[in-house]
Amino acid sequence: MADSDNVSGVEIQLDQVTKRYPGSREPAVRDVSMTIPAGKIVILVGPSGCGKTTTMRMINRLIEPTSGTITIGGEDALRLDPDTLRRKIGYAIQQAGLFPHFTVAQNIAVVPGLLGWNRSRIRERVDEMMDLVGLEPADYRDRYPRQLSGGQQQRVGVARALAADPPVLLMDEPFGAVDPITRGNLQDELLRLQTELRKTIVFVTHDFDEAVKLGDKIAVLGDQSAILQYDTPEAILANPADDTVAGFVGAGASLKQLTLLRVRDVEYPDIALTAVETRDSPGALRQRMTEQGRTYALLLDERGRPKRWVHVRDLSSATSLTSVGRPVGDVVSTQSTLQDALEAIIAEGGNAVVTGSRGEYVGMVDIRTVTDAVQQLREEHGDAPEPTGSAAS
Ligand SMILES: Nc1ncnc2c1ncn2[C@@H]1O[C@H](COP(=O)(O)OP(=O)(O)OP(=O)(O)O)[C@@H](O)[C@H]1O
Repeated sequence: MADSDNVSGVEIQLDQVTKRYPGSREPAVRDVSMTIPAGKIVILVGPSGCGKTTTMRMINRLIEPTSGTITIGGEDALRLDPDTLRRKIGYAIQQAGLFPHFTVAQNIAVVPGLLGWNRSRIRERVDEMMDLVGLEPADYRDRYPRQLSGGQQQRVGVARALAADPPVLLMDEPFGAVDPITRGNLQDELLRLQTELRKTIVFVTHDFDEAVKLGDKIAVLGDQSAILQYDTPEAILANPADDTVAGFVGAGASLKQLTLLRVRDVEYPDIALTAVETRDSPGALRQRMTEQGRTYALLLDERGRPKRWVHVRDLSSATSLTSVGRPVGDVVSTQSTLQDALEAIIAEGGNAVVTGSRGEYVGMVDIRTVTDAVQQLREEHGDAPEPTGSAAS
């Protein structure tokens, strides 16, 4: 792949991995095999108690597998000294798991310290990590965890996990304990970080929406970590492998799909009849509209940005295009998700204006655009559940 050069993560392979806890009749994890590609975010998602945490902790050997093999970057993890292994794998958990009697800087410095880095290198790295996760070093370096908000503690947890620049990051419900808005922000930041860092990230959650937002791939797990489906979010949403996965995906799968597609991915035809409000005359526009059988025209400013919709009947008495019509409401850009587009389409009563990078009019989307895109995704990802009214072939 052309961009594989920037990947700092390594591939992880689980091969027939089983964990049986002492005293338990049934294994907590049974015979799991999966490949986690280098530089990708893989989400383990599934109901409480299905074995997500056990599966993940076997990768850094906080839990020793009963049988099976795990290779990390081609190395047999079970043959490495566990401490050496864990220093190569960042680990972030719910409620950050910070040492309460260590300052923020000391918490972030733990693994670099164990690796024997010198003081100035550690100090530099701590500041760099704090910048990376959006905490001003001068303000937060010497604080204790209790002097931070939940979201800030989580950021420190992520900074600590990344401090020694490990190729692999394990994250166990790292954003589970914060409010939904902070959680959304932390998710956005993780995605931003990942575009730079390209680590291999294994992320446990029981929130399917979080999985869809963050995952390059999602493993939907059932009892004993049985892999019910392992695929891209798009493919799982479009075509859940069975009823259990479908139940887990939950209602509104089509709506969730809309967050995965952007306006630039679909057709947005340039179908509006347009006029420049300061250049064209009401009479000439009215004539064009009549000739083309149009009821509405879109008025643009001199830089091509959409301003107002005008009805043909408003033009007979108008002296200038600058004073007629109703303002264009919600517009969407080519970067907007189809979910945003759908909201705009509904708010605008049928279709929405699409603008380009400079805010200029480039086309229109309507409800048909949205349904076609969802339909196409379903077709790309195998047998679609047959929608009412469309013929199966
Ligand atoms: N130390 C242990 N000793 C015995 N059984 C355990 C131990 N740790 C976990 N288990 C059991 O193993 C199973 C899997 O637990 P695990 O924590 O991996 O699930 P999980 O999917 O991460 O759950 P949750 O979403 O609730 O955190 C559960 O039935 C649990 O009770």
